[in-house]
Amino acid sequence: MTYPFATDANIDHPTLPLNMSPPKSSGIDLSDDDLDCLSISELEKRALGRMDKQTGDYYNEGADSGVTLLDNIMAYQMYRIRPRIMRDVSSIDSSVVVFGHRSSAPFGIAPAAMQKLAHPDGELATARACARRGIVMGLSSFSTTALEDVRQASGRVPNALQLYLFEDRSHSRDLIARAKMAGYKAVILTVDTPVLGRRRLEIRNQFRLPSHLEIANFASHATESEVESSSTEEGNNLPDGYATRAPQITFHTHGPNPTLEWKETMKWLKHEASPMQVWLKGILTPEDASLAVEHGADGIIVSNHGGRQLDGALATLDALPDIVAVVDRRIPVHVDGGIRHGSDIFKALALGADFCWVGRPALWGLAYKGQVGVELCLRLLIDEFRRCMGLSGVTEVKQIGPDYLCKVGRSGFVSRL
Ligand SMILES: Cc1cc2nc3c(=O)[nH]c(=O)nc-3n(C[C@H](O)[C@H](O)[C@H](O)COP(=O)(O)O)c2cc1C
Ligand SMILES: CCCCC(=O)C(=O)O
Repeated sequence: MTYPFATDANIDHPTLPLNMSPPKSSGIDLSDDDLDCLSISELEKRALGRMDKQTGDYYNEGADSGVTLLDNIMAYQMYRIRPRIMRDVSSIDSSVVVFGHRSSAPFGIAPAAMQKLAHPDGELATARACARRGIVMGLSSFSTTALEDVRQASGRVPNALQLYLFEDRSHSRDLIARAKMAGYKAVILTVDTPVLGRRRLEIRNQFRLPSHLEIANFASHATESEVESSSTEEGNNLPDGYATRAPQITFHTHGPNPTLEWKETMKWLKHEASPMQVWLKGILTPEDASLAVEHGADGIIVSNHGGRQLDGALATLDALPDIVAVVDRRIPVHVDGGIRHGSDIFKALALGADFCWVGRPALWGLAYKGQVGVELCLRLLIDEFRRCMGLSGVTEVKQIGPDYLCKVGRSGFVSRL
């Protein structure tokens, strides 16, 4: 019998459903396993040893006390799977369509800023790994690689550009035009950063981008006044090797934008971005999900920014069911935050998500071994998800629903949804 999990034979054909072909004679192929790293939590440990303190702290921490960061992860532990048996799972198709592309599994890599902090190949390594595994990548506005280069590295697999809509819209207008030219399918506006969350380690470390790196999408795009103000505020006690040069478009200065509002912002963005899709990332309530539909969003991502913005905000998995109910299939609902195992993806889908995004685990893969490390991260998650499907008696993603879950109550009592 062949085994229905990710094999090297199917990764080079990311657009094909992974339905166990071509057959392998000996069942599970262990030759690809990294014996030092058989889970995402092992990947996290390996990665930490390879990042400098500033980077490790920046990647891993949450805002304030990290309550929401932890809640995102723990929310998955409050559900258990109800597996069904004797259903012939010899052929499993874990693929779904996202941005018009058949993704090999129902998750993508979430946009995360400044990936060259983790590895010199940065976003290119992530894009190449995603392309090899047929997985969609979201690119941060604050990437250390230009969006055109990432697009090229992604090959046939589409990308979405995450947007921080700056108060000075000229930068954003340029960026959107470039994304369109380069062939991005969607822009994802992050809406949970009206102000920056307070990340204590980032503050204590006086986070700076090392001088050999740049925020590539804006490298030559600072306005004169921005260059001037950057040169006056700089030159102060920076550690060796840290930048004092212009342009100063940094996530601290330009990321947060308190002026976003529904009507004008959405109208402007939909006009500028067309024909790319416009998604909103950072929705946590059914009220805002309804407004997103009303204002023409093509999709939403239920997210609390990986616990990096409002500490004390509810876990994304807990926010999901009410949002799914109110959206009622009018637009796709995605979710991110706290996904550390393929079975977490299964649980999110069972609660109604159409697709998941994974943040830190890919960064850990990148820090561990560049492209190979990101591929390892993807392979672990894909394999775990497919194994979870097989062990639950499911052969297609669309079969996954609330019948497959039960909830652990406060008393420890387990009940049907
Ligand atoms: C280091 C780091 C940088 C991030 N940068 C961005 C960003 O530039 N834009 C954005 O919308 N979200 C950003 N995020 C949030 C992720 O897109 C995603 O919402 C979050 O990481 C999901 O949680 P997880 O890390 O638990 O999977 C970042 C997250 C991390 C950890
Ligand atoms: C405005 C924040 C930009 C980077 C980011 O999203 C993060 O560090 O979480």
